[in-house]
Amino acid sequence: MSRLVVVSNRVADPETQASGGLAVCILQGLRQHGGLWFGWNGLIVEEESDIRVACTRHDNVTMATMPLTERDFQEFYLGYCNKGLWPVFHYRLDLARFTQENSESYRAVNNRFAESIAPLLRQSDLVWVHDYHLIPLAAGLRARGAANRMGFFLHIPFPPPDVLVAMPEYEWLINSMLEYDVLGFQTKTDHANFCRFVFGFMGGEMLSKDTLLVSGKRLTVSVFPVGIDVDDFASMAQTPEAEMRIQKLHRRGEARVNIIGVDRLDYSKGLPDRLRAFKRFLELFPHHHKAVTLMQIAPPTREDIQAYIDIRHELEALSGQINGEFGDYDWTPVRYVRRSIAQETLAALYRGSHVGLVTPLRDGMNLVAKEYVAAQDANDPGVLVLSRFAGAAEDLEEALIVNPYDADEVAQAIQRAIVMPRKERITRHRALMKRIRARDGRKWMESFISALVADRGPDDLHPTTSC
Ligand SMILES: O=P(O)(O)OC[C@H]1O[C@H](O[C@H]2O[C@H](CO)[C@@H](O)[C@H](O)[C@H]2O)[C@H](O)[C@@H](O)[C@@H]1O
Ligand SMILES: O=c1ccn([C@@H]2O[C@H](COP(=O)(O)OP(=O)(O)O)[C@@H](O)[C@H]2O)c(=O)[nH]1
Repeated sequence: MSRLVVVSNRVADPETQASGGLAVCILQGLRQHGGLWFGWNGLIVEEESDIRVACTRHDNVTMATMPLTERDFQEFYLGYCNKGLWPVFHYRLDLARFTQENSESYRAVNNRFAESIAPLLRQSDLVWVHDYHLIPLAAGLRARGAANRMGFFLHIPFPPPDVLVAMPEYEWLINSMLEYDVLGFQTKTDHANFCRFVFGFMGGEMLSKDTLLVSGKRLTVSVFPVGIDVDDFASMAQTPEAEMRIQKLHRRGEARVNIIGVDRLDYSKGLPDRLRAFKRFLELFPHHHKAVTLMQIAPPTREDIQAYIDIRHELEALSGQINGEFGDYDWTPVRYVRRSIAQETLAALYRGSHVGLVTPLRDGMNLVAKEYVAAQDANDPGVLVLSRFAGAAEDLEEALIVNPYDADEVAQAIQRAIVMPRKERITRHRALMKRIRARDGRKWMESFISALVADRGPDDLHPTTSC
């Protein structure tokens, strides 16, 4: 009988709200399966000697969390992970910065995670590690004698080999990935980029569709697209409270058409490009003035990093500029909300919006795109406008797929979405619902666990409640 042990840097608080797709999708999956979730509790302490692991139980999920030190936060989380790996993996070499200190911190924090998790592991535990913060964790656990089956899922894109090799230590990093038994990617593109690297730079070969042989190791490498709990989201959008929020949104009398965007304030989400496209829409289709509003929810994230400070300033200048140029005493074209909104409210806002505008420049998956579809009224659904560079676009073909760098194309897609006949909206929505149901959160978790269990079968999993 195996227990599931999930490890990620960011964990959700099971009692409160989490923004960020990783925490949202793991929490939902772990609630179904039960298990142990190990990660950072979001707190910062002065010294390493102040770090303790704390365990709490929430029904069938045990949370084991610990703080980071101020130095870890600066050098590991902000430094190596978010000034180094994040931009490289999002194809933004221009923003990537690597230093010796950050690299040492990345190794040190991964070692500390391994040191803290190793004593909690039972022999038969399945270990599932998430995301770029913890790539070398399996190596650290193996060095401490853990022989468990271990899997790694990358929530962000995997870049093409030519981009990857611009990064110092890429060989060490990829070799660390080979310590896992299963490697999971969001899309076929990410999977292909990884395979191109191991074939071209390491002489790896595929033994079968999902079995890779490289450096004498055999591992499963496959695509596991992250999904949502569709029914859960759909019902959140239809509660009496949601209905009240929708009425409120429409009753303001400012606009008849609502466009919604929901994104962490991250340069990968393409927010300035989105506003430029909206401005272009207002220029090209002046008869929509006073009738259309873009509501952009943008909770701040990684605020100490210069690239995030810059993108915020750019976004704020643009929204001010558009409102100044086009707005009037009775109309604010851009409603910009720089705070995190609870998912129950988001569900209502999605349902009350005629267009879901999801235009990242590069995104691992983008759960917001799927949530927007799930929240719609099947008899009068809104239209999803989706960047071709979001992982979600690989599947969601019935969205209006756009190039987020092309303001004219996005502007035309907004117009098409607004005037789309109801019949076409219903056909597209029905097809999209089918797709998000076929690849939902449960399927994501079960298919990854099945690959991890390999010959043991997923039924061997049993919920656990001890740390
Ligand atoms: O933990 P933070 O630094 O606050 O950032 C939040 C999370 O952002 C990223 O989320 C990704 O995962 C989603 C679910 O698979 C996916 O849809 C999205 O495209 C990704 O950007 C990051 O990968 C997580 O580690 C962060 O926790
Ligand atoms: O104010 C907000 C903004 C976002 N989210 C949630 O955060 C997740 C964002 O995931 P996505 O995959 O779209 O992007 P990420 O932030 O992980 O890159 C989604 O589940 C949103 O519902 C939220 O709860 N409140």
